[in-house]
Amino acid sequence: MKVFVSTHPFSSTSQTPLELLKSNEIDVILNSHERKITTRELASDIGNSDVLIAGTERITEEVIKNAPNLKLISRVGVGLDGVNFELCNKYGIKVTYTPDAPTMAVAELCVGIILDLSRKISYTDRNVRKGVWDRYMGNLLYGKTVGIFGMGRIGKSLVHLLSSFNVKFLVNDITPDFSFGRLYNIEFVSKNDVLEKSDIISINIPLKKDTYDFITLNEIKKMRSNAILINTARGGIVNESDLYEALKNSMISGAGIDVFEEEPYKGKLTELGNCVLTCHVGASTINSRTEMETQAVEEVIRFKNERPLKNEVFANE
Ligand SMILES: NC(=O)c1ccc[n+]([C@@H]2O[C@H](COP(=O)([O-])OP(=O)(O)OC[C@H]3O[C@@H](n4cnc5c(N)ncnc54)[C@H](O)[C@@H]3O)[C@@H](O)[C@H]2O)c1
Ligand SMILES: O=C(O)[C@H](O)COP(=O)(O)O
Repeated sequence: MKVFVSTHPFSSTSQTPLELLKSNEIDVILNSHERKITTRELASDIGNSDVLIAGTERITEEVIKNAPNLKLISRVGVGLDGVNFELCNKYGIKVTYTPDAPTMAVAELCVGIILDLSRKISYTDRNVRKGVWDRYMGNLLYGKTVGIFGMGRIGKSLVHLLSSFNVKFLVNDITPDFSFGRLYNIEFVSKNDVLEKSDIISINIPLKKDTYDFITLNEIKKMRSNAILINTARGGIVNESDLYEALKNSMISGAGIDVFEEEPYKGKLTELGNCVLTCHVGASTINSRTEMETQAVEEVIRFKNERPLKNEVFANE
């Protein structure tokens, strides 16, 4: 069996995933670009591989048509927006992923960004390095209202982590988990209520056709002027040029963005002091990454041995 590993980095936190593949007599071809592969490169490199171990790169018709032997896509991670399920169904390609492995890493990054923006840690750090000693007054997180779009695995972990700050939770979810909500005194509200009544808003929904441009200037106008917006979900959910206009004109207090429509991001948000930008590192902790890669590889081995997959996805729900 031939496996193409397009996700990058791979086996950088632990050799286990690569060793597991090799010890199961699987031929491994690694992404040779030493960075996130482009869709064009993926289409030309995938060749006659039977399996693709994929990151977040878009797996388009061009890729699938160039991979006549492809039978399985094993996603290192949870987001499935890059996978064209219609084509996978058409060509009989199975899809699997590692839904639980990135959860805690992303939730912890959300907390980090919230604290950073509340106390302007990155901003102040940049000032000190420039010789500016501005003893800026930040905001307590304690007692604030936190709005969450999407209370799935990551949203719930975020609630759990933030609960010790005595915050009030407003949640908007299309499939609300009321029993979890009762445990943390969560109020389930409309999209507008989250926008209008929250001091901090975290986006933890998947990118789909109906969540593209979920937050535009229209939504930002409804937010409080002291509010901060965090997107660790996917680029495209928040309209980047609208966010730029809003931050430039201080319509909201700040934003923390880990994910961008085009990555690596080189856009105008980099010009602004009131946002914290990270380079899609939500899941990038040693433990999570090792777990994600190991689980993705274990699925490949199950597939090779004709055993049932643990996390097969049947449609982009
Ligand atoms: N930054 C990173 O590195 C990183 C890492 C992992 C995951 N992610 C992103 O985070 C997303 C969420 O991950 P998860 O494991 O929590 O997923 P999940 O499926 O467990 O939770 C998503 C939640 O969003 C809700 N939802 C879907 N559409 C909605 C809408 N239109 N309005 C309100 N709620 C909606 C769902 O009902 C669900 O409860 C992933 O899809 C992925 O794109 C990013
Ligand atoms: O969907 C995910 O799990 C994350 O966005 C991980 O992305 P990565 O595979 O590029 O680290």
